[in-house]
Amino acid sequence: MDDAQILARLEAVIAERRAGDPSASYVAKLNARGIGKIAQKVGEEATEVVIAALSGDKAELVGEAADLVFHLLVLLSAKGVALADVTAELQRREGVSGIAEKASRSS
Ligand SMILES: N=c1c2ncn([C@@H]3O[C@H](COP(=O)(O)OP(=O)(O)OP(=O)(O)O)[C@@H](O)[C@H]3O)c2ncn1[C@@H]1O[C@H](COP(=O)(O)O)[C@@H](O)[C@H]1O
Repeated sequence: MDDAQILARLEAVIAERRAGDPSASYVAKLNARGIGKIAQKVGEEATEVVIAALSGDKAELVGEAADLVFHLLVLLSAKGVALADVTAELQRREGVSGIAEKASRSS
């Protein structure tokens, strides 16, 4: 399974669990606590990534990055934003920076 498939599968599991039983599912528990709590978790996990990048080893950074990506997917799902919307925006920027690169090479 490649990276895109793993993220797509996680996105689907998060969507399926969102309205589930908060006592049986962490995703359902977070959603039951509301968007403020989910956003707070994303902020905390982002801070932990920064700390791991500055003072941790690679394994710590990998773990914190996984926590951040997971919580970001929970946030996007709660706001009705698909991962495909994010990758489409990244692809659009790739096109924009490709044009900028060509322009700088020809000048
Ligand atoms: N990738 C993850 C994942 N990463 C981290 N976590 C959970 O995130 C929580 C983070 O711990 P914290 O101490 O920061 O948070 P907390 O203990 O809830 O405390 P609060 O800050 O919320 O008060 C832990 O309970 C981890 O288990 C995850 N929980 C679930 N997933 C994926 O989501 C899927 C669905 O999970 P459920 O909703 O639990 O079925 C799973 O199959 C996994 O693939």
